[in-house]
Amino acid sequence: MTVTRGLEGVVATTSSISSIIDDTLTYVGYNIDDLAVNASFEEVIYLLWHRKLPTQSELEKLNKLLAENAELPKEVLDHFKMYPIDKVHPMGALRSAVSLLGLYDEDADKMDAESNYLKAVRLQAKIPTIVTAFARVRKGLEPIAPRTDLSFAANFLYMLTGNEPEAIAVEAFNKALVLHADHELNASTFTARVCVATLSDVYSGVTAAIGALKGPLHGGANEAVMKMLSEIGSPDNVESYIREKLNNKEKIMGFGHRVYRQGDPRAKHLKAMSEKLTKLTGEPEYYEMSTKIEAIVTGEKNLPPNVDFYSASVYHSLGIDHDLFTPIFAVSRVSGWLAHILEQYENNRLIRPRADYTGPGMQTYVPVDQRG
Ligand SMILES: CC(=O)SCCNC(=O)CCNC(=O)[C@H](O)C(C)(C)COP(=O)(O)OP(=O)(O)OC[C@H]1O[C@@H](n2cnc3c(N)ncnc32)[C@H](O)[C@@H]1OP(=O)(O)O
Ligand SMILES: O=C([O-])CC(=O)C(=O)O
Repeated sequence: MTVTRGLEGVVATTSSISSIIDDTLTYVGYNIDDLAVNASFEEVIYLLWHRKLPTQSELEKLNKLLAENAELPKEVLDHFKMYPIDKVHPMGALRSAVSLLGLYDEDADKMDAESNYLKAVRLQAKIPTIVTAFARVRKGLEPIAPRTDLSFAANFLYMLTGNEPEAIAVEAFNKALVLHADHELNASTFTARVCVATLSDVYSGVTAAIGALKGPLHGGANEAVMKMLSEIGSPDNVESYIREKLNNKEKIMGFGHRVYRQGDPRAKHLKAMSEKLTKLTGEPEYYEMSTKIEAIVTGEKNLPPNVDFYSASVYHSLGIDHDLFTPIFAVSRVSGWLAHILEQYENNRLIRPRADYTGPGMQTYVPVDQRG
């Protein structure tokens, strides 16, 4: 057996949702650079789920469905008050809440295409409400009900703070959502597909995917980048901090990628936003630290920043709690997970690779009282 560690380079499925070819990322054939500048996140959701951009009326219909489905069952909100809320990571809370949500959806185990589409709408609509409600409840604040007259990006920021966000914050947040929406067969999307390929339900697939996104080698890296920036504290400390980490063969969070070789095309958009927002908030040092880190890591290791690197200082500038960065990734990426889950159901086959066994040879069972 030939083992491909980490399945590097293994092509495990066909997909018509997104592609990474020669370091260019497209959603259904649209270059991410084009979408980042021009598209609303709602249009991207439609694009990923329908493989075409919506007409005005199709978009309005989706917006209405999302708005109508954004409220949470009372049981899910009450649940937040039941666990040790100050000790729980919001990704753990999100994972549990999504699983719980499935218990209150009568269609959870229906497998026809229409029921699965409607479950996708419900999850896409409710996940921002879960993340923002949890963020407030843990501070002793009341959750804020979603509004039907705001865009997806604006509504998220509104539910988080209770204030209507400024246009620049909405623009930045929308762009971040667009940039994070899908990414071919990344670890969390693969997890979702493996899960539903057993013909398990949509809630199980998304719960599994949240678990995979949480890790610092994947979505959890954005929070880890912020932790690093906070530890460094000032541009003057970057050089010694990063060189020490590299000398100790530690990884620098937010750098490297399994697929991209020349660089992650999403990073430049986040970098530009980081520069603009950190200036506006009067904390340009976060951008300065970031660019200094980039210069050293790129120079020493030839590793360019990935999507998680500059998103950290962007979210920080938007005033978002650092441990909400990865849940925000999920708010966007759930659109891609759902597109892949629906695609998997359309042409399903169980995903079941092999392992090259490296344990002991054949052994004979010895009863417990005779074992030395
Ligand atoms: C949305 C996302 O998921 S984007 C990725 C987010 N994750 C991170 O930013 C975490 C930091 N980066 C990493 O850990 C890796 O680059 C990954 C997980 C993204 C990709 O991993 P892989 O393709 O498996 O590469 P692997 O971890 O084997 O690294 C290959 C070599 O580059 C080095 N390397 C890779 N990333 C980094 C890094 N961030 N800092 C320092 N060295 C690194 C490794 O130490 C290894 O060196 P070696 O061959 O001398 O042992
Ligand atoms: O594709 C990957 O391996 C990780 C990534 O960048 C993403 O999920 O956005």
